[in-house]
Order: sequence, then structure tokens, then C-alpha cells
Amino acid sequence: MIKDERWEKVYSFDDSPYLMEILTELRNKETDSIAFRKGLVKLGRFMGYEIIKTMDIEKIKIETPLEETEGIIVKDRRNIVIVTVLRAAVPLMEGLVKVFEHARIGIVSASRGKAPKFEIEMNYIKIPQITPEDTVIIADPMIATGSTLVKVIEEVKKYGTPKRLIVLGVLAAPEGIERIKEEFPEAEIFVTKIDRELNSKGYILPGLGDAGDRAFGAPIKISTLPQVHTIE
Ligand SMILES: O=P(O)(O)OC[C@H]1O[C@H](OP(=O)(O)OP(=O)(O)O)[C@H](O)[C@@H]1O
Ligand SMILES: O=c1cc[nH]c(=O)[nH]1
Ligand SMILES: [Mg+2]
Repeated sequence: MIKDERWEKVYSFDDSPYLMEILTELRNKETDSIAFRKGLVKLGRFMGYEIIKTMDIEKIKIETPLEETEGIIVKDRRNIVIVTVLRAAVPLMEGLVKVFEHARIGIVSASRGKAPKFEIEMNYIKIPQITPEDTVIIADPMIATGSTLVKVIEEVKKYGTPKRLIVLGVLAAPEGIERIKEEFPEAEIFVTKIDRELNSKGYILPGLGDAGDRAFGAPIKISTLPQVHTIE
């Protein structure tokens, strides 16, 4: 895990050959949806595992079948709220719950409009109560302009003040991180890698394309569907 010099509490995993190999596969345009989703699941699991290393541990005494010994417990691992941002965070969440099996789960939908406004439409918001013992992990693979996450964090904060507020993503553009840190300096950001920049349409470069479409296929507009006849 590498702390980025530009901001407080922003980390990437350029130092992990395994995570970089998974990212390379996600970036490759030849990678199909099945492999893409599997890659996101793996990143959720292994980045979750890295986040556990930043949590407090407590020593406990236990008895093996043979004698008493000391062990540890990662208490914060039991107080997790994962907020999943539809669509693309679904496979990331699947990976995260493998290491945070006690997690309570929030699901929100967020859809980004076109440049230059990038208006965010949030229709579906289901978030559990957040307590001061909780670590909230907001999962969204792509932090581009940061518009989506700013909206999501505003919403999440209405449900309580957590011990830690973590954003977990795959790729981020510096512009998006800057925006989130400006509004929420307390947010900790963990991403597989911080990329170079955004293009004029708000896509991350070199990026991996549209994460939702690559994971689930591009949606079609209903108006392009062939006519079906209705039975009166
Ligand atoms: O930082 P931003 O500029 O706000 O962009 C990032 C958002 O864009 C993508 O979602 P999208 O709106 O494409 O929805 P989708 O997951 O349904 O494709 C991605 O999953 C983020 O939520
Ligand atoms: O590069 C980007 C930017 C926003 N959303 C994506 O899915 N990809
Ligand atoms: Mg999309």
C-alpha cells in the first residue's frame, strides 16, 4: 500500500504485483464480462484484506485443546457498513463480503449524466443506521469527476457518523480525488491505482472504459427495441 503524497489519507496499491496484474486484465479491452466481473471480485477481496491491516487489533486469551494461549481479534472488522454504488460496485461488494462477513450492506443507485454537467441521478437509497463504532466502506470502482461519490457521501452522512469513512475504488483520476478531499477531508480513499487524467467526456485515462458496461453489458434504449404486439 502506498500513501499518495498529494493528499492526506489517500492510498494505492502500485506496490502489489498481484493487484497490478488483475488491474491489467481489467484494462485490457479483450477481457470479457465474465473475467471482468471476476477481476472486480478479486480486487474487492484483496483490497479488503489490505484495509484490515489498517484496523486496530486487540489481544485476547483463548484455550486450544491443549493449553491457554494468546490470540488477536480485529474488532472493527465486525462493525462494517458497505455501501454499494450501482451498478459497477456489485462485484466489488461480493469480494468485500468475503473478508467482511459481518458487514451490514447499503445499496444506492447513481447514474452520471453527460459532460459538462455530469448530473447525478440517485433514485434508490437503502442504507442501514451508522453508529460511531462503524467503519463505512463506500464501494465504487471508478472515481472520475468525483460527482457520484460526493453525492453518495452526502447521503451516507445522513445515516450517522462513523468511526472511519472509507472510499474503495479501482481507478481514480486526480480530479475526482481532489473534489472528494475538498468536500470531505476526513474520507480515506483506497484505490488500486491513481490514473493520469480525465478526457473531455469525463472518462479516466488510460482507464478501463465504462465499468458498468464492461461488467454487465451495455444497456439499450427502450426506443430501439423491436415492437411487440400487445394482447388486448
Ligand atoms: O466520478 P464520476 O465522474 O461521478 O464517475 C464515476 C461513476 O461513473 C460510473 O457509474 P455510471 O454513472 O456509469 O453508472 P453505471 O455503473 O450504471 O454504469 C462509476 O461506476 C461511478 O459511479
Ligand atoms: O472512466 C470512467 C469514468 C466514469 N465511469 C466509468 O465507468 N469509467
Ligand atoms: Mg456506466
